[in-house]
Amino acid sequence: MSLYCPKLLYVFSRGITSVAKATNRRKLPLSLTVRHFSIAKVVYSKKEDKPEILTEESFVFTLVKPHVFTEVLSSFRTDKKIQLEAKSHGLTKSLFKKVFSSFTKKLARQVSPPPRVHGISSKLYNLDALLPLFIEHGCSVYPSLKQFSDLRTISDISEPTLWYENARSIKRKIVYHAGPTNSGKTHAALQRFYEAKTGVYCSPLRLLAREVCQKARDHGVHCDMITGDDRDYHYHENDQASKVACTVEMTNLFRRYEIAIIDEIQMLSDMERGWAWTRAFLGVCAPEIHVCGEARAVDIVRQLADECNDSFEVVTYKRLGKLRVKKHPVESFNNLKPGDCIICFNKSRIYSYQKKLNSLGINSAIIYGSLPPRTKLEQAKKFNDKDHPCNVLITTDAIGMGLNLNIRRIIFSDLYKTTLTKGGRRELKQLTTSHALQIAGRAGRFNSQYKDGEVTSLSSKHMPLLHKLLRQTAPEIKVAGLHPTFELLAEFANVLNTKSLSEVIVMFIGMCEMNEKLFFLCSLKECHDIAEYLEDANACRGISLRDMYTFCSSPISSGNKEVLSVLAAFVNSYANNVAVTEQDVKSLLRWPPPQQAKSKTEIERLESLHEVLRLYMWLSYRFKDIFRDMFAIKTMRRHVDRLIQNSV
Ligand SMILES: Nc1ncnc2c1ncn2[C@@H]1O[C@H](COP(=O)(O)OP(=O)(O)OP(=O)(O)O)[C@@H](O)[C@H]1O
Ligand SMILES: [Mg+2]
Repeated sequence: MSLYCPKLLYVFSRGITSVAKATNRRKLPLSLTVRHFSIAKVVYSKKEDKPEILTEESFVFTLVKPHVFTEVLSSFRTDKKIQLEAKSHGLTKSLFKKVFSSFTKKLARQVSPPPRVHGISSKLYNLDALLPLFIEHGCSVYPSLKQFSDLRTISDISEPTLWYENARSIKRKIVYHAGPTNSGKTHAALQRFYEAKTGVYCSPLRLLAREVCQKARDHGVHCDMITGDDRDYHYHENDQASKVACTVEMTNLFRRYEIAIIDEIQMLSDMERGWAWTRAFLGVCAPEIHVCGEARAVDIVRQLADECNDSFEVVTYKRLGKLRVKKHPVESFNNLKPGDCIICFNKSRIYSYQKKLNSLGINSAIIYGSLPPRTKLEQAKKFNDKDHPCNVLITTDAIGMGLNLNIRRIIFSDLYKTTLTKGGRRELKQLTTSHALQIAGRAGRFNSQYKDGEVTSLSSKHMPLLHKLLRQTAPEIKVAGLHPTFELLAEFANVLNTKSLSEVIVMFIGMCEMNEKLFFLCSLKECHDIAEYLEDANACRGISLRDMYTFCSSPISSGNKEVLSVLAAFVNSYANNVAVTEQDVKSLLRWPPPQQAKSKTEIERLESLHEVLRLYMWLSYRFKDIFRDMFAIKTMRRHVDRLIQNSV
């Protein structure tokens, strides 16, 4: 016996009782209990092994006993045709995933508990017929899908070369300096920087920007240094020098230079920061551009140069001095020697190692990412100083790019590091060959105390993997990271008719189309999470999307709730047009801090203070009227910096 009831078409949204009503039966047939009803039209057969299928209507969802809810949906999810069709309605891969998840939850609520999967082929079911319901559900969750075609046009970022008119208006020559670490690539490119009348050096690290600025000044070149939260002008802010060393994110695309250097160009494949290298490369306005980096990025950069109509040449380099991978591990701290550098990826471990070395009478310097730049410099300086008793360095990979330190031997204490996945999650991952080579390359720098370098591990258990990593060739880089420009996001928000930056970001990620042979979208997770936090805290009411975007791009970690709450207070003041003064900051931070930090927790507290003061400085360069006590805050920052230096 079969039963066909058109009224059940949307029964899933109305609940089970309506099934009974619609079938005009008070009691449902014996073999089907209420929970067996799923969505839509119901067809069932008394014979369990022979389901009757009704296909004359466009939407058919077949239920047999026990029915196949999960299986059908799983086929729906993986069906290529369905995915393509959904995409043409704006449900791109990531949106499809999100909508699918809420769609199944909604269905599951109707069929609770979820039925068991029964081995009935999903081919029996008309998946196409489920699609309209799915899309309708998608539109109810993301109403903006209704404006899909407009949004699709805006979120098409397949030709980012066209974003930079200034750069496209000139003929550019690209020189790629390709080679392993310590082969003199940056040195060679810098010679042109010193000679040229005007120039920009784009650095992967603040410390390296400072190192290059200092080197230029030592050559008698007038050079400014610009990072997100720090400026060091040769003359004055309003009278900028002809040369500038900046962090790559700060590259000025509106100024014309005779020469530009973009260092560590292979970083354009970085999940989080890659966009900054791509932007600088596509957008810098200079007829002569030198890029320095690993050989594995030559092809992608050549392709980008072709896209920009730039000429392209490669100069290859060989390592200056030897780098020996040792057979034996160090095993014990008693075997440490001057010039040793221990690599760990964990702050706590850095401190515990330092304590152990202290107890052995070994004076060590430490460097890790969240230490203030001046402290890092100070630590590097004492380690580099031949006459200073400190001759061992304990560090994270914060020293891993381009820096020149007096290291004789790199000792890996670990080969695993927490990294960001493509999905925006943090995972403990094995170092890549390229990463391990970059770090190892810090040993035996040309022109340093140790011409040849050595690499080994602390414990024997890491030796086989270390050898394997350093023997391998790092894979070719195929794609470069991109971020949408703010203008694109603003247009997108306009069509969406929303002021919520987090919503704009989610929708943009979901919809954006790009040339996937050349590009990928960098993670916008930090920006999204900060936006969501500020929106939830209701801190950003009344401020423009552009300002919101600036606040959410500030250099803080969305994981640090303490700093986030300070940012929310800052944004709130900005929204109310109330200046944030030195006094305000002092009371927020319960100033002054204790004179010396005695434990790692106390040092971390000082680091948090430093991060807030750094945030203020960063904002003061962007919203001068509200964050107006730049000089007083700079003094406070220096004070905290000194306290940290005295404590580590
Ligand atoms: N021709 C040279 N004359 C004098 N010093 C040099 C020369 N080439 C390189 N050096 C010095 O050797 C050190 C390493 O060079 P450089 O930093 O240019 O290497 P790199 O290839 O850029 O390394 P990395 O990949 O680690 O950035 C630097 O201190 C640099 O000043
Ligand atoms: Mg270099």
